[in-house]
Amino acid sequence: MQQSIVPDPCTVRPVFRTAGVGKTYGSGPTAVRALDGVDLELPEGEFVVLLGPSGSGKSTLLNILGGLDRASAGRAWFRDAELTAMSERQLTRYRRNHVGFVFQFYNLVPSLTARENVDLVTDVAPDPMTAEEALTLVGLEKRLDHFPSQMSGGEQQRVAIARAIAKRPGVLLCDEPTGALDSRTGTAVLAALQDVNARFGTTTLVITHNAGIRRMAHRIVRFHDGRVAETEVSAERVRAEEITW
Ligand SMILES: Nc1ncnc2c1ncn2[C@@H]1O[C@H](COP(=O)(O)OP(=O)(O)OP(=O)(O)O)[C@@H](O)[C@H]1O
Repeated sequence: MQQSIVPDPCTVRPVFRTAGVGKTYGSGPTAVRALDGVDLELPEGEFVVLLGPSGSGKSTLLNILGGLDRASAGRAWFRDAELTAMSERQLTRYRRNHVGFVFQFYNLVPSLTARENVDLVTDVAPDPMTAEEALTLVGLEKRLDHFPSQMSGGEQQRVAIARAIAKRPGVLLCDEPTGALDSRTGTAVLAALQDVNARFGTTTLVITHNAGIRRMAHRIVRFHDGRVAETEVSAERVRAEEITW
C-alpha cells in the first residue's frame, strides 16, 4: 500500500471548480443532454479517477475542463480563471500553457521519432523540459530515436505522456489512457502517470472503464446520466504495479 499524500482538501485551493455545468448537443427532438448540472471541486495535486457507464458524460466534462469544448450551462473555473468566460483565443492559450492531454489512441505522428513527437509540443511551450528529460521520466530514454511503428502500444502511449508532460502542465487530462492496452503494458503507462503526479504534483484526471484503477486514486468521481452521482476520497492508495485487469 502507498501512503496517501493527499493534503487536507479544506486547505488546498481547487484546481477545477464547476457550478451547474450542463452540456446539450444539438437541439429540438434530437438534442442529447450529455451533462446536467455538474457541481465539482477538485483540489490541486490529486490523482482523480472518473468512472461511470458509457454515455454518462465523463469525456464531455473532461473536454470542457480542458478547454476543448464549451458548456451550454453553468460555470467552470481553472484556479481563478473562469473557463466558461474565455474567448476562443484565451482557451487556446489556456490549453497550450496549462493542459496536457492523453487519449486512448496515442495520436503520434508516424513519420517522426519519439524525440521529434515530443519536440512538436515543446516548441510552442513557454518553459518546457527537453524531449530527452520527458522521455526519460516515462522510462523511454533508450527509445529516443525510434519511430512509433517500432514501439509497442504501451511505449507509444508513454511517448504520448512524455509529450503531454514536457510542457510542465498544471493538469493532465487522460481519456481512457489504457483502453487499447493489455494489463502488462497498461501497468507501465499507469506507473508513468502515477510517477508524474507524485513527482511534480500535476493534478491528473483519468477516465477509465477499468474499475481496478480506482485503487490508485486520491479521489474517485462516479458519473451517472450526466451528473456526479458520488465522490469518494481514498485514504489508501496502491501502486500502479499492483493493479491488474
Ligand atoms: N459531439 C457530440 N454530438 C452529439 N452527442 C454527443 C457528442 N459527444 C457526446 N455526445 C453524447 O453525450 C453523451 C455523453 O457522452 P460522453 O462521451 O461524455 O460519455 P462518456 O461517459 O465519456 O462515455 P464513454 O465511457 O462511452 O466514453 C452521450 O450520450 C453521447 O452520445
